[in-house]
Amino acid sequence: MNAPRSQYLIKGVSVLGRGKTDLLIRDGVIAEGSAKDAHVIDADGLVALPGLVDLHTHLREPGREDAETVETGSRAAALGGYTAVCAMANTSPVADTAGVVEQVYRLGREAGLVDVQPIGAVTVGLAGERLAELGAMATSAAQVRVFSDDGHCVADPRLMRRALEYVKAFDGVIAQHAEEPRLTEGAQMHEGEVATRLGLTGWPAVAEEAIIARDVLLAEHVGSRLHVCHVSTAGSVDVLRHAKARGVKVTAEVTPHHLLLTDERATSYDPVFKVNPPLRTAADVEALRKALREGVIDIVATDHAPHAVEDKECEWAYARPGMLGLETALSIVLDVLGLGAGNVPAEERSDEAGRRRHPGPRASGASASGYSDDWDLIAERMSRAPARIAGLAEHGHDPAPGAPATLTLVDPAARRVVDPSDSASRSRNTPYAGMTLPGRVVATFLRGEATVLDGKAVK
Ligand SMILES: NC(=O)N[C@@H](CC(=O)O)C(=O)O
Ligand SMILES: [Zn+2]
Ligand SMILES: [Zn+2]
Repeated sequence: MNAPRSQYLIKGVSVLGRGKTDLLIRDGVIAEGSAKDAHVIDADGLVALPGLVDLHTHLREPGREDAETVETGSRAAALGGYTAVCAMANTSPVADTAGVVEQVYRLGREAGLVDVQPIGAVTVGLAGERLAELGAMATSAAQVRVFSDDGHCVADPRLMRRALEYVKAFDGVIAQHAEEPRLTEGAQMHEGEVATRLGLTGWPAVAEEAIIARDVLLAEHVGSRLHVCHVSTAGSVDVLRHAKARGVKVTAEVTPHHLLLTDERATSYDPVFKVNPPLRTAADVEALRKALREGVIDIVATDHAPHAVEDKECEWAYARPGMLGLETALSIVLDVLGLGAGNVPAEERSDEAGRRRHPGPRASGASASGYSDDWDLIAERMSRAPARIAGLAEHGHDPAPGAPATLTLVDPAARRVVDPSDSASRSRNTPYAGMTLPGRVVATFLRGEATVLDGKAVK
């Protein structure tokens, strides 16, 4: 016999920002009515969203458990409102066999805070030379559907074509880290005015755009699904818009940091702002925001990239690229979609005084995206669409009677100052330290079990 599961009555919650309702959580699903012995959660002022799904997370286990583990990363995810994360394959050993993906999958189940869906490597050891055992990973207990050499680009066009063809058999998708390596040798930051001023080697936008252009043509040629990781330039958006208009099966993600920060941050020489692809220009940020609204970019993915202190608190040139994202993603997206954000560059509002009054996302009115309001847009870009791309059938369902009780409750009126030492991650490399961000995750539920209550992880 299973132990009786907890029941929760979420009172007066606004589902996707619409109206007020009570949600009863019982037996892992959302039910109607009420129950006498349920834990009551006063959700006045809170918004319910489907549990967030991150298609791009680095959990660092196995190999760099000093930077993050499946458990600590899962906790950071739950605190950020996530109920599922896809764990990138650039671990040590690389997740290029059924054995490693099953290990990560099992560690995720043991932690029990979010569903950890392993991503398999495309090539053996991420070396870009021969295909990994994609079929064995797909049929393993982890049932891998997303494959990526993230951290590295699958630069060889013939290998990329083979990989795209191979995963068609099980409706898999290749998630590409689009970076032409010959164009980014020694690169330290975005190639542009700021890099010239600082005397740092540039990472040109075309190194990303050229690979995306090639890959959408390959995907079209073989009729396969392509996903583009961390899109960072206006030119990439143009290529994607064109490809989608042609009917190419391509999806794309943008990170919270590429929606908010620019290459000006590098003038601090603080390696916390070093990331791949690099922070770009204000014009790129604008194009990415527009593309996210319009659906040319399908999802927000964190690219949560924890790094140990010794890999970040050093000279810029020696620091590893990457930044934390799980615990701040929703706040950044709220900030970016917030009213007024279009007038005042969000990154200039880095303190309470400079920050304009924040009314939160629009609750009604037409928008360029075709979604009825901004909460619906957030649900689509941060939960439903990533769940569809990753094939996570239990995720991405709007909170309503009959749906799985896999959801998150957000207080959009809350403000918080980001303190890196507060993070549940093992690492501290958040680029938002000291910034005041809107929104706070109050509770997260995974199949009816609370993983976060009162803003604190339950285990
Ligand atoms: N984004 C990064 O700058 N770093 C990622 C790798 C990657 O996403 O390319 C990492 O694994 O640290
Ligand atoms: Zn990458
Ligand atoms: Zn990554």
